[in-house]
Formats: sequence, structure tokens, C-alpha cells
Amino acid sequence: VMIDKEGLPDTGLDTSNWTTGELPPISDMIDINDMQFAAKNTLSGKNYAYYRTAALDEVTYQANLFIWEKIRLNGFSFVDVSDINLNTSILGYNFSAPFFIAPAAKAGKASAGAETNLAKAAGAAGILYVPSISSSENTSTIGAAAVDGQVMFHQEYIWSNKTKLQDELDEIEAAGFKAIFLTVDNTGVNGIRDRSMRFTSGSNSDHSATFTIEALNQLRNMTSLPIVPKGVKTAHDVKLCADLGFPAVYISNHGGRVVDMAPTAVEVLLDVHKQYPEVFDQIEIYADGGVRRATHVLTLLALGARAVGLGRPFMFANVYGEEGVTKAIDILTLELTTTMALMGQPDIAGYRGNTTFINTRQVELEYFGAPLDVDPSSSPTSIPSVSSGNATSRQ
Ligand SMILES: Cc1cc2nc3c(=O)[nH]c(=O)nc-3n(C[C@H](O)[C@H](O)[C@H](O)COP(=O)(O)O)c2cc1C
Repeated sequence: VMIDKEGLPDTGLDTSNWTTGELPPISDMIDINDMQFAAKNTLSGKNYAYYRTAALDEVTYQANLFIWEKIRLNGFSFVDVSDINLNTSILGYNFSAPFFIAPAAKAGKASAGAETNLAKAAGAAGILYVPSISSSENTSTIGAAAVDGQVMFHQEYIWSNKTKLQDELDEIEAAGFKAIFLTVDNTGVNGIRDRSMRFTSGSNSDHSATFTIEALNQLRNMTSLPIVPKGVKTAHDVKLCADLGFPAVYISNHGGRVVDMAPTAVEVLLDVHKQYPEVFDQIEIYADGGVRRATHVLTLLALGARAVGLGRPFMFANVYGEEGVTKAIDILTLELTTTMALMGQPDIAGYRGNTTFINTRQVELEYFGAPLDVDPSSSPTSIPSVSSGNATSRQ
């Protein structure tokens, strides 16, 4: 069959021997996008749409996937890169890589093993998994899938029903999860997502619509676990969370599923650099959206993120069960160690906040009107002030 690759990079995947509705050979999976095509080939239209969908015209969904084309990475020669180190601490816990499995609902649509597959694969690889509160399996089942010593965090929504919220926070803590990613980007409602609405009527979110900054502050009294606001979409809100004393903040546009035309994580991070550079020393920053390659991970790290999430890729990889999720982790890990060696910095910590590895001036030019290191007020193209006398003579 021919698969519509949706404009994603053509890396030569040959699907002519694939049969619609059947899982293609896992040996065909060379990169993360291949996993999406395998899921598209295998899942029902409805289930594929559930994972793939995004809000309105999907401008942000597309921007997430293609912003990378505007970025250049600098690789340096003459460095000993024989000892590559990917180890990354997230909220003080040690993981084997700077990327994690972001919370995405309903892993059961891809595999009967659902979230358990994701937990096990993450545990075996030593990376972080953050299950969604809207998972197919319940919280204690996912917690019980942990391997010895595995640390997982858990996502939570702000339900309008406070008893449900408190019960779930207690359940998350009891099941052994070490932190809460509190999703703050779809209070009140979910985004309007055409692609999935063609199969379902859309649903009431049951999310609180009165979740103000005071409510966010009060919520910290409902659990002893650290809370990380997830779905922060502006530099302003990043700064707000930092000043409120949260240990970390998670920049995300929810994979383009909430505010269409919201900026990408690259743009928000640049805006934080421009407006509130002190934030990078105040709190840990995580980011996601359209991350499909190690180069994307390194880009976000160089812009100051400590760890980077991937949502859809692992959900798609789960069509192959735990083996598929492991393969996706292996693919990204190999890309990371390879790219780090080629860029001349063998330690992942050396990329964090290190803008010598990255050129983002094309994005800055488009997003701010000028690259960040150019002061527009001193630019020769700025409009000179004109006295009234001059104005007359110009006419
Ligand atoms: C199918 C699906 C379900 C999601 N469910 C949740 C969720 O329950 N809670 C949440 O905070 N984010 C959810 N997200 C957003 C992800 O955590 C993440 O921000 C997003 O997928 C990142 O973009 P990417 O898919 O391009 O990697 C979901 C995303 C997808 C694709």
C-alpha cells in the first residue's frame, strides 16, 4: 500500500509490501516518523485520528513539526568524543536520557498492553514516563508495572469536581509516583479537534473553568508531591510559575491540541531568554511539541530545557507493544549519541543552555522582527524622528 506521509520528511520508507490493517515488520522502523506510518497503516481511522488530531487548522501542530528546518546546529571538530554521557537528572531523579514519554491519554487504543507497555519499556531503558490521568489503565496498575527502582511522575488535570481531584492526587502518591505534571492549558474545555470530531461528537472535558492563579497556589496544599505546571505557552506564564516557587515548569502547546496558532516551544524559550533570562537559574524547564529527532532534543536543550517530552511518537510505537516503545527509545538514543559525537560535545549537560551549538536567528527574525542580539532601536533602518519643519519639506 501507499501511505500518505502527511508532508513528513521522506527518508525512503518503502510501504509497497505493507497490507492495510496489518502491522508492518518492525525491522522497517528506522526512525520515529516510521512509527507514525506503521500506526496509520494498522489502526482504525478513528483510533489513528484520536492520536494524530490537533486543534482547528493545525497551524501549531505543523509549526511544531517543521520549526526545526529554520534552525542550524553547530558541530565542532577537534574534541575527544569517545565517552558519551546522556545521564540527566529531572527534579533530582537520575535518568539515562534527556527525553521522556509525555503524558498521552488512552494508550489502549494502540495495544492491549496499553500504558503497562510504556512503563516497562521506560523502566528497562531508565527513562522517565509520565502517564496521563486519562489513561486506559488505572493509576495503581501503571504504578505496579514499574521495575525495581524505576521513578515515574504522573499527569493530572484540574477537575471541576474537587473530591475527584483530591482522590486522584492521593491515589497517584499511593501508587508510588514521585511528582505531578499538572496540565494547565485546557482549563474548562478541550481544544476543538476536527480530525477526531469526524469520528466522535467531541466530549465535555469536566475541567475546571475557574482555575486562577490563586487556585493553582492552593492546589499545592492538596499533595505533598512536587507540582510541575504543564502546558505553559507564554514567557509570561513561565515567569509567573518561577516566581510562585514551583520547582519546574513544562512549556508545551499540548502537541497543537489546544490553542491553534500558539507558539512552538522554540519560540517560547527564545522569548523567555529575551524577557526573563533569570528564569533559567530559578527553575527546571521541560518542553515538548513535534520532537521527532535527537537534533530536536538538542535544540531545546541548547535553548535551556533540561528535559524534552515526546507524546505521539511513543503512542504510535506502542502498536508494536513494549518492543515498539523500546525500539523508539533505542532509535532516539542512537541518534543522540551519534549527533553528540558529531557535534563535538560528548556530555549532554554541555548542551543545556549553551547557545554556541545553535543558530536560531531565522526564528528570531520572524518571531521578534529582529535577531535577539540586534537592538532594533539602534538599527539604521529604524524610522528617524522628524521635526515638523522637515515633515513639511518632505511633502
Ligand atoms: C493522543 C494524545 C493524548 C494526550 N493526552 C494528554 C493528557 O492526557 N494530558 C496531558 O497533559 N497532555 C496530553 N497530551 C499532550 C502531550 O503530553 C504532549 O504535550 C504532546 O503530545 C507533545 O507533542 P507531540 O505529540 O508532537 O510530541 C496528549 C497528546 C496526544 C497526542
